[in-house]
Amino acid sequence: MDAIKKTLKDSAAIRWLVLVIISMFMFGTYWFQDFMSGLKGLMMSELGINSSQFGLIISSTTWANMVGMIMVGGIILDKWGIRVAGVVFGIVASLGASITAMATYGVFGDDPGTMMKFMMAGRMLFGIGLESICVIVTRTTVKWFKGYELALAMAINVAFGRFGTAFGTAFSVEIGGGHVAPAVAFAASLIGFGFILFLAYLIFDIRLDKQVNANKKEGGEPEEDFKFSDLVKLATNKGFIYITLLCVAFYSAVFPFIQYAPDLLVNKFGFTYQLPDLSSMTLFEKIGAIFHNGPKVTGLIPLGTILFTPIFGSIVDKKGKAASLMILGAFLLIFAHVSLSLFNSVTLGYLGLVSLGVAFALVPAAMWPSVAKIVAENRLGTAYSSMFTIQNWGLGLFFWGIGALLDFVNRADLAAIKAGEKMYDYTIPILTLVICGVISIFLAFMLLRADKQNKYGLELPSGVEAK
Ligand SMILES: C[C@H](NC(=O)[C@@H](N)CCCCN)C(=O)O
Repeated sequence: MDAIKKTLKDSAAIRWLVLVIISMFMFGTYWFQDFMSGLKGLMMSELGINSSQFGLIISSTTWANMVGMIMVGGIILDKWGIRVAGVVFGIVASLGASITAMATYGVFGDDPGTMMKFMMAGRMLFGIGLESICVIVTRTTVKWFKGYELALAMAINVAFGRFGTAFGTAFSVEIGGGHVAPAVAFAASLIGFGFILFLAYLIFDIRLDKQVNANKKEGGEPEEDFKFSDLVKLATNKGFIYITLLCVAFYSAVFPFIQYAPDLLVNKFGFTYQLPDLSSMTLFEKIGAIFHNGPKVTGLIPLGTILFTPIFGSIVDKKGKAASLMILGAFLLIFAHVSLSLFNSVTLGYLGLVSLGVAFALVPAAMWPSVAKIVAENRLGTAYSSMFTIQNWGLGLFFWGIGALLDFVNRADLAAIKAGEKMYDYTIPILTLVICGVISIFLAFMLLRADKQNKYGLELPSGVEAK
């Protein structure tokens, strides 16, 4: 048998260059998914929408995914590979983002109803692209890093997405110059930029495939593909069911919260949407103004996870305890939402946000590698696609539900709120998220029990098999 020749992925420099190129796609798509949170106040005053309609706009990214578009993405990825799937979903995401941007400029009509309809249609299309791109980029990361620094590469890949969320949330008001449409157009152009970089990546992908195929002919290991029919096996796997439900409960209390957090901070704690003029302020005053700005403070949550997710990831790798850490993350989530809803202390509010940030780093760091211990490798693609699909059911409900509940519980004061005479009371909508935290703890304990029964090895370090 001939010796296996070195391929492009055996070069660390090329591997990491590829990671940066494909992660820019995550940066752009996460930005577009989350940037509207910093614009809620502006969207309400400029587009004349209420909280429930804002909720519908942000929730629309999940609608097509709720009925299985991520699974379709998974099938296309399996059947036609990274290149075809990446191009198809890159076009879908770019088209969706462009329609949303055009709608905000009034291209399809400038009455609020028409704008909203086209914004939702655009975001629905974008949402199909977003989730499938997340699966495609993750799969591409596995292709290049399997056998190398896979966990670190995955953490860095998600970190690019979190940067997108953080910067999009924190700076969209300034980027738009105090208007919605330019901020949406900028966010849409980031997706186009990420897509162009992904097209450039395809040169590396084609070369790697040629080299791998040549090695296969010379006796290298054949790759195992996962099949859609394996879905039935997943549906009967107790551990997979618990971790999927935990994923829905946990993320429903985090991603939707982040979309409303700037508005919560403005309405509950008197934070600002727009930074005052900082030029004549002392350094302390500047810091004070930034820490009193809703979008900037919210942006710190995903920013903090960029540092902490890889740290927690390496703790999980070295010490294990993934299920226990998910339980801890769920407790922190409850603390966060209780302190942000029931109390009126700004200090406790900051503590709540820090606690949420730690949970947001801890649970994903423990959850995503755990899936790989529960599910066989050739079913991982199907597993992640199914988890994202079910996750979207929860996200769709809560993205919209928080806004709708906000309007409902404040229904007597809506006119005064619109006139700027009163503020929204966020107590009940945020308390609802505590229920997600309680369900998360229950599911994390069930997962721990299933781990003991089925010996998945969730509490063991990476690479150690349960006996
Ligand atoms: C890795 C994980 N990704 C998801 O949950 C995806 N469904 C993408 C969601 C994008 C939301 N901004 C994560 O981001 O933790």
